[in-house]
Amino acid sequence: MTEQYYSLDDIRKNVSRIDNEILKLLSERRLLSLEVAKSKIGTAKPVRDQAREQELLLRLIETGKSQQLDALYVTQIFHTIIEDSVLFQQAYLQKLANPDSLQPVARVSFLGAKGSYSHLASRNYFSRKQTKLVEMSCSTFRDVLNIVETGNADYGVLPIENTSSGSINEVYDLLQHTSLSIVGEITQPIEHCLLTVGDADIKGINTLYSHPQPHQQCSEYLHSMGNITQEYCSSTAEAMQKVAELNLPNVAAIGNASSGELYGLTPVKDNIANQQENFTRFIVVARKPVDVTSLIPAKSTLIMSTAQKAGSLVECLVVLRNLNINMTKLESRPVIGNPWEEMFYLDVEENLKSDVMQQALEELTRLTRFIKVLGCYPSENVKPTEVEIEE
Ligand SMILES: C=C(O[C@@H]1C=C(C(=O)O)C=C[C@H]1O)C(=O)O
Repeated sequence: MTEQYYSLDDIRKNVSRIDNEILKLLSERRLLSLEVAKSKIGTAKPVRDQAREQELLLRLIETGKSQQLDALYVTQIFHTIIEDSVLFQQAYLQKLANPDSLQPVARVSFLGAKGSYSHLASRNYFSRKQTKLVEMSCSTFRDVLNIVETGNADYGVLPIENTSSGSINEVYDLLQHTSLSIVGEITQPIEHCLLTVGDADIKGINTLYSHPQPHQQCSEYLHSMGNITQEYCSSTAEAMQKVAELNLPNVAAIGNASSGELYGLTPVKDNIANQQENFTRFIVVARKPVDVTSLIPAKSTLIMSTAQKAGSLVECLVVLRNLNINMTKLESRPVIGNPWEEMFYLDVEENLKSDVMQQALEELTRLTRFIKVLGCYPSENVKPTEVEIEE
């Protein structure tokens, strides 16, 4: 038998042909998941079916093994595919439930210029919503809200909490007075790097440009760098822009590697956040609230102030416990102008229109001095179905 030699070009042509086939199949699978969503409307079945996912993953791991594909690889790929399928179905069902809400073109405001984390989160959030985006950069969180309130944008995207630095207080405080509703959320992985022009030597860096939030999230690494002059900027994007303009080897910015590329910056050190799993949860606000279909997991956000006597907050929390409503977040912020008064922010895993939530609101209204629903929105946090991987 003669051995067959292929040129690199030929081999690459074959790889590209296979990649195209993979894309075609992924697109076909996505369209089938729409058919699944339509059938679920008829039977009122929830979009997520973890028993089906478990069965499917186990079978694929077995099939993969017989083709020398290891279980972890197969699991990772199919977790991504299933997540997309669930979010795609959710987006479709939400569009049906809110026919007027998503226009073919949506104007979205966020903090910072191109490449800011808010910008990345906005793109991510709207990626499955079948709408064209007009992106509007703002230089403050207040502007992000104002521009939506005045009708000059349709949506605003704002960071609300981070796994390393905690709640973003400025955003919580602004929500106290806004007329807008929360209509969505998205959790964005935040991968901070130290970015410089060219391949600068880390030891020579003595000036750092950064927004205060990333600075806080990377405090341990920055401390280890020794004496560094800190220059604060209004956004990550502004920090990157400044460093690109200065074009000096002793100056660095904190930012995401792919955003850095937009400004011609190179990562000289990656993964510099205090916590390796660094995520920021963003909320999406609009002038009109949305209705969340009962086929998908919903979250509701409330703000309330309680009577200033012992046990007032506990009484409210007991209402939630008795109705078996899961609270995922409780935050308190001072009320400006009323010293020692607190405003509580609560996120609960419940649809606003459910019977238990309606009952909870009725009881909470009796127990509080002030209560307002900031919004009810689909939960887009698709936790992957875990399967036992045998070696
Ligand atoms: C597509 C479906 O909806 C969801 C997505 C799945 C998938 O992409 O394979 C599996 C189960 C559900 O969580 C389905 O129910 O079949």
